[in-house]
Amino acid sequence: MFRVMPAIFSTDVKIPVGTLIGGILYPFGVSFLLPIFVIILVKEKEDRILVMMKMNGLKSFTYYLTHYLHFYSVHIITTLVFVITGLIFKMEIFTKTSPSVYIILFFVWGHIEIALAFLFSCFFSKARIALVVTFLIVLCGIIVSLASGSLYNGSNSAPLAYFLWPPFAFYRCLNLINIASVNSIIPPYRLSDLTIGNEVLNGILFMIVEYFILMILTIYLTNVLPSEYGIVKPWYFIFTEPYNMMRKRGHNSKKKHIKKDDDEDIIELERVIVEIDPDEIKFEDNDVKEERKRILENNYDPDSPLVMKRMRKVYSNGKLAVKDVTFAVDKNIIFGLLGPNGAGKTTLISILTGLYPQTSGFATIENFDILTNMQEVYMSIGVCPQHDILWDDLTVGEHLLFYARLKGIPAEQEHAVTLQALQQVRLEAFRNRLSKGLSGGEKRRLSIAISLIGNPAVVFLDEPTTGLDPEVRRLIWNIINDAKKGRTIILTTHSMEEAEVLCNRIGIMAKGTLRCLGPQLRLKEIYGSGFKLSFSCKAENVDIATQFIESLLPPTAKKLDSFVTNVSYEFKTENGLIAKLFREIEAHKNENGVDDWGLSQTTLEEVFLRIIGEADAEA
Ligand SMILES: Nc1ncnc2c1ncn2[C@@H]1O[C@H](COP(=O)(O)OP(=O)(O)OP(=O)(O)O)[C@@H](O)[C@H]1O
Repeated sequence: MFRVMPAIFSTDVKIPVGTLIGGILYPFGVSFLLPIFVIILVKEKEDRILVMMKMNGLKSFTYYLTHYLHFYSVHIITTLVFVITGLIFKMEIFTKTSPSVYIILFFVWGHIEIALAFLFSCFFSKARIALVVTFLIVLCGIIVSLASGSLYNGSNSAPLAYFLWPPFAFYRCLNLINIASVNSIIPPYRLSDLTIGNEVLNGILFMIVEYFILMILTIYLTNVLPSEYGIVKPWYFIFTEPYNMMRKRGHNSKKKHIKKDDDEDIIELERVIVEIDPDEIKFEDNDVKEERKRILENNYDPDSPLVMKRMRKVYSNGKLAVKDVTFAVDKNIIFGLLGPNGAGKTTLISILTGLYPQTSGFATIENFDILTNMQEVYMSIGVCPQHDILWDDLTVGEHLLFYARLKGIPAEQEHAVTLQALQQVRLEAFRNRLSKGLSGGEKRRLSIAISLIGNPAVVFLDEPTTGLDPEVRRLIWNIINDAKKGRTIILTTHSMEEAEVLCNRIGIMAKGTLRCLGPQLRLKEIYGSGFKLSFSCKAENVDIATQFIESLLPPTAKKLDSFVTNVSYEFKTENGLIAKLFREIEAHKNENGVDDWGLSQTTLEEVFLRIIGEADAEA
């Protein structure tokens, strides 16, 4: 009798270790870079490094391309580590699946991850929030994909809508090739399996299409989403920009045949024309009005590095921050832009350095229009911001080299230019020191060196010595004074002493209006009360001393203070009066009981306080 050999059934319990690891660990392992990429991008926005680089000529395209290459290199390295570890530990997904399949998958995922990071970075301005939110998005994505994975197993394909979110498509593909590699029924994936209708191929194709959509969306959102700095375009710019470019091209071909003055008229006609509101400019003094007339009638030196015509800024919240400001600044000059907090100085400088667009008006730097030739403008300006924007882990020399390259300095001149900048700010000995190891004053000097690199025609220094000790301030004053040769420096400061020492010409703003403009002496002449004479005497001599001094002063002299033994007067000088005062007081002070006396001129601080006081009274 023959009997059929009984089949032997195995009773071993098979734990799908590979599937479990593949389903849970792989998505985590390949997604952790996404939050890291996002915080790198957002941190550069938050620390204003991005805006600083842009103000030094960095093009958005170059910035994003550099990050793209950087992120993709990191992705390749981590993927290699991931795959090699998988091979060492004999994980089926890597040992059984054809390498070409997971190479294609990881290749596409790297691009998707970067596109997602660029997109997410548009929505955040704080790195911490960006980290938490992106991490939560990744985590939720993995949990949802794990939960839904059990629905779509075996012969159940995921619906195509499931692939609309790129990470789902990626996790699904990863899961499918992982299941095939550990499953004895389905053969491991080969490249030839990726045919029309195959779910992994569907996932890959979806990701490729989504990649382009994400990139286009990112480009659109970086242009229209409001950020703290930078020019924001209207949501419809994709429709108007091609039209404007075509119009401009038409204009340019016409412009070749028109002389310069006509050319300027065309440029101005393209601006929003706003009637001068007499209310806005009624607090300008005569010198400012004269300057307005001079500039609007084009009676200025055509080589003036900085010209502003009717610059006006209304913020989106309706705040009128700059009112029709019009002036030009010449070469070899330090121009002090002064004013109390909220006067509109930062707004004006931010417009000139391309951070905000003006609402109306026209400005040129080195004859480049700040609205249409911003790239050339960036090459002609240097900016030292109020707070140092430096990389902790770059040395002083590396900072300067980096900005020299941004400014387009030819490679063979880079080192000479860097050395020159170091010498200008007396930082030669610190060339190889990391910026985090510098003192406050040394950091300021490095920021000033950055603003001077590439020999820009116009340098903006925003409160360069705030918070520094008197010795370092004086050193920086010398540096600034030396740096003005051959260029224009626009200095904002709250220190009247600094303005008095450094500025050849001063403009004082208050409540968005340029109230006065001119060399220091002129401002002191108009707004100063002239001279101040003080004397001190013994209490019993006050009457005789006062009588004596008053007999020498003009009748218009005003008594300011009279504290027991100290008396002071304010008066306008007349021809020969100062010499007479010195002569007479020195000759007769003893017999008239004057112990001590002094004469001083009006300070810039007094001029400033008077203008600000008037602005407050008028408000
Ligand atoms: N982004 C903004 N949105 C709305 N209003 C703004 C914005 N930035 C500034 N302002 C307002 O515009 C006015 C001018 O501000 P701005 O910062 O230009 O003054 P400032 O003279 O530079 O002052 P500070 O010396 O304090 O830097 C202020 O009333 C300010 O509140």
